[in-house]
Amino acid sequence: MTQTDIHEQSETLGFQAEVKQLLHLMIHSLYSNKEIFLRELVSNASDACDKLRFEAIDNPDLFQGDTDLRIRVEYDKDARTVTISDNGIGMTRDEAIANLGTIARSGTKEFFSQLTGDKQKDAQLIGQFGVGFYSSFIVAQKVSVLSRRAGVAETDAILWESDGQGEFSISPVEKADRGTSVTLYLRDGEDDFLGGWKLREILRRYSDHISLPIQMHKEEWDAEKSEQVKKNEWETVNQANALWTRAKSEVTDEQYQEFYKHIAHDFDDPLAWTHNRVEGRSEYTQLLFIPKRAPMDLWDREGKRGVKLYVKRVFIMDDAEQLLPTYLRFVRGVIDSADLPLNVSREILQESRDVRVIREGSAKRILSLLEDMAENKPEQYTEFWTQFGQVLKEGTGEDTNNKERIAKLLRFASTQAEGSAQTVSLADYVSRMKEGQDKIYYVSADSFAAASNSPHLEIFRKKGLEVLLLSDRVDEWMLSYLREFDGKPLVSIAKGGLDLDTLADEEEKKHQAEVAETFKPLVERLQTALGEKVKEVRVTSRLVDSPACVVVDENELSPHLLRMLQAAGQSAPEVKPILEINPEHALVGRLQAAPEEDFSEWALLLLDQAMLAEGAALAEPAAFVKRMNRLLLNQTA
Ligand SMILES: Nc1ncnc2c1ncn2[C@@H]1O[C@H](COP(=O)(O)OP(=O)(O)OP(=O)(O)O)[C@@H](O)[C@H]1O
Repeated sequence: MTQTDIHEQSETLGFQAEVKQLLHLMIHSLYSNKEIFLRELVSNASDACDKLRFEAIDNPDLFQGDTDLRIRVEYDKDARTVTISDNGIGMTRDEAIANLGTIARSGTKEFFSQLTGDKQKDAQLIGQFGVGFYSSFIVAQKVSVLSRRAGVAETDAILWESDGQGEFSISPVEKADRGTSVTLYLRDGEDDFLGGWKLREILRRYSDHISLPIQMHKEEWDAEKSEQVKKNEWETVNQANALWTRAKSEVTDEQYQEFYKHIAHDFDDPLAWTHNRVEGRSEYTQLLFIPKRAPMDLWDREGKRGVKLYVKRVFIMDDAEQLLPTYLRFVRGVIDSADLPLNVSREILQESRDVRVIREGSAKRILSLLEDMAENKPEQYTEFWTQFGQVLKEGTGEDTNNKERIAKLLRFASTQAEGSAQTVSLADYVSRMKEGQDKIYYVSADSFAAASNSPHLEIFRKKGLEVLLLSDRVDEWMLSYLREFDGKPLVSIAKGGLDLDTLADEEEKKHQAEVAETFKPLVERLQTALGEKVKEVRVTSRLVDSPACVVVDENELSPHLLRMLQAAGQSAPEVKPILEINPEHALVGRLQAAPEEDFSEWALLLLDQAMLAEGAALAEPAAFVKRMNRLLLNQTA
């Protein structure tokens, strides 16, 4: 058998296991939304035309004389089919096998692991993941795709066919013109889609924003036959101009929403959007959206970014990451520049001054949108914060020019708010500061529970001072950039000597000095007993209910950050804790009274306890348990 013979054979191949699962789910979960198949297929056709237009910038021969890109939708009542065709880029055999037989997308694993079996929840998830081509099988019992890649011979076209059950066939065929035709053989009961009126209505609803003409056969009423009759003439059924080039007043909310779904491959409406034409030194249009829900790969800083770049309405590239700072990677949308060259590459983008101007301008627009939302639609802002707050925090380090604006947008959990919800802004905090308070206090820990139960909080609770409770992974990193707000330093309550002096009255100060003096001998004994294990032992006034706690010096890394560094396999400097004891606590009294032979045991127990409360893992947990049991037995004996 020669090479050509092999190539010319029809072949049957199995879908990737994930595709089978997705198809099954889609048919069952999205049935109530079945007409979206048309939006998805038109969206793919439009993308295919964009790709051709882009490739043709370098290789105009690809057009082969046919530069009028368009999408056509036809139906055939007798054959019970609906066909969506485009004269875009088309697919080779290998491309069809890869694109229509597998799912190769970031977030696939997360998607499958999150499925629950609950129809409604899964439908949401599928929508978020992207339904695409496979949605055809919601209404079709068989789908055939006839495609010829731009630039290849008529005889090198392919026919892909499947009933969506697990396999597809692919055969070599001839096709006179370039592009792709997708034909849906409708399932029984789906005859609704076999009408010009119905299809036009769906196209206008979902696909009006598509910038290419979507054409259908003209139809006229035939009184004799008493039905609509198709004419041999095409007419355009959408507005067919790029939505972002229209004036804001001419675009309805629904149109913005459908446009968003098309470019973001999202199922849900966006949370908010901003649409502007910028003129002056740089000329560009931006239409940027904030999604409702975080995509599956939000945490992948290298993952896809959502902004599409156009130059004078010609599609240039997806995920143009230079157009937005990384901390705004959740934003989706379109930027259309009037200044960049059509043959712009990713490398050029990196150095272009125009791109820098666009990036700065876009970041400012998004921040304004968020500021407006925070001020006027607090509930919507909470929704935003829950999904994307952690990413926005990265901006404090990444975008120094806008650091203050970002700081105002931050929200935290706090001792003065309910539960773990992050609702308190730094401005709220400052407005509630006590007289004489000149710092913003926070505690950071591995989890909200650890932060809110930190022994360091005791004196703050007693004095009614608010403390922000930080437990997101990004917080420590953020804090290394965000050192103050509104002229007030952000101070960890677990670091350094507690300087609540400005808030203590004379009486309290005097009392503290006396206590320190009284406990000096005990402190010295403890220091000797603990030796190298601690940097220092001292008496504190920060504790109310706990006998002891550990702190680190002002300029040292916090224990929480150290643990994160160690977990990430990074070398971290050794930081010895400072043990602080609560002179008022009964256990400290017990310590003082302990027989000499037990003293160092008590001292170690106190230190280990304080480490545990702080969230640390003990170096010798078994020794701790043994020690505690022995002392407990001594007490009860
Ligand atoms: N009309 C078409 N012309 C050329 N290629 C197409 C066409 N339709 C689909 N494809 C190819 O098949 C791929 C898969 O399409 P599919 O709709 O499943 O996913 P998608 O468009 O990439 O993303 P989503 O699922 O979010 O819509 C596309 O990325 C594209 O490469």
